[in-house]
Amino acid sequence: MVSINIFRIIDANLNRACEGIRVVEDVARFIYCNREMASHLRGVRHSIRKSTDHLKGNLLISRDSIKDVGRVISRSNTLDKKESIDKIINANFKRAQEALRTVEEMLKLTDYNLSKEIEGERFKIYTLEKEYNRMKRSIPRGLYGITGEKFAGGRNNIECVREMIAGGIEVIQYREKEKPLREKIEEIKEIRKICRENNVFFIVNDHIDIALLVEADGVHVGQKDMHISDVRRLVGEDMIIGLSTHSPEQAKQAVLDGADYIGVGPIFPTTTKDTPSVGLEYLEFATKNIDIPFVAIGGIKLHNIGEISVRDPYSICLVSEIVGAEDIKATVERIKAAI
Ligand SMILES: Cc1ncc(COP(=O)(O)OP(=O)(O)O)c(N)n1
Ligand SMILES: Cc1ncsc1CCOP(=O)(O)O
Ligand SMILES: [Mg+2]
Repeated sequence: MVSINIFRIIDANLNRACEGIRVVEDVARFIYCNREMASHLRGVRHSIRKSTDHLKGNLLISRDSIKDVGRVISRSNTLDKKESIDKIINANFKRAQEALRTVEEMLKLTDYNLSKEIEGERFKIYTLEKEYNRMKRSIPRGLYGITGEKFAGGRNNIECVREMIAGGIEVIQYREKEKPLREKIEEIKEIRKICRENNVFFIVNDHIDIALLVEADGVHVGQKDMHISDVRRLVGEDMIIGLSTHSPEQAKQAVLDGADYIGVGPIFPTTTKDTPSVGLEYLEFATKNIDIPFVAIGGIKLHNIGEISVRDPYSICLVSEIVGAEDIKATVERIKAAI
């Protein structure tokens, strides 16, 4: 009786684990279109089934789902209602991990080596969960705009953002060095709202606290700002962290430190920021060697954007060329057509 019930527990939890993995696998495949992640998850699912295949007979004999008291409990409560795809992913990773832990414990009574194998699969799921979070945290490709009121010919940041969005920009970063903090916060709140309404990705430069306050999609920091690992501790697992880099060494370090994307530049000389330009070689390095999204930035104009886009960066950022344009919307449209 006891041993049959042990197999019943193992059977239910193997199914639970594989179902949980299947859910995240399908989201990786059909929503994030990430074939690699889907295939790793599938690999773990198959390896669990394969290593427990010889138990099939015992598992089937023990199965008795009609008598399972859990079915009634599950049908009659709404605890598993979910509001977002992220919550579904999170719950299904946990479900798979907990189920494998139960299988592992039960197998300690009957097959210690197999229990250790299942433990290995559980650890793989923990690693994949971390990678999954990283995969989710990626900025949209395309044109990345940054505010810059001093170039905007009397227009304020909010007007500029509205125009950039009308032109079809994919990402907006709020960067403002000169205003009092209180004024910046009001502006950021408004821009956050506009970006959300228009489904445009929103990043706050420098201010981790304000990024958290307005629930921005991301925060951007520089080489001399707070270290990425500390920023991550503050912002949690969902917010994107971008880091400026100016050399291959900084780019490689940024990846190791867990940046979600990097700024690569200034490629050409610029008066918007007081940093020496690094040239196109660094952009070429990034294209060939950097696996996380990266944004080419610095001195990019309509007349030289071809030199950038042929090197195939993930995204391109122009500041003064966009906010300084007489017609911001039309300029964004022309840049998008050019890239
Ligand atoms: C996309 C992007 N890349 C680089 C920067 C520059 O950031 P940082 O080095 O922190 O300098 P400031 O912008 O704060 O002057 C950026 N903001 N965005
Ligand atoms: C913020 C920043 N970081 C590197 S270059 C730069 C400014 C780029 O501005 P512009 O597009 O006007 O040269
Ligand atoms: Mg900064």
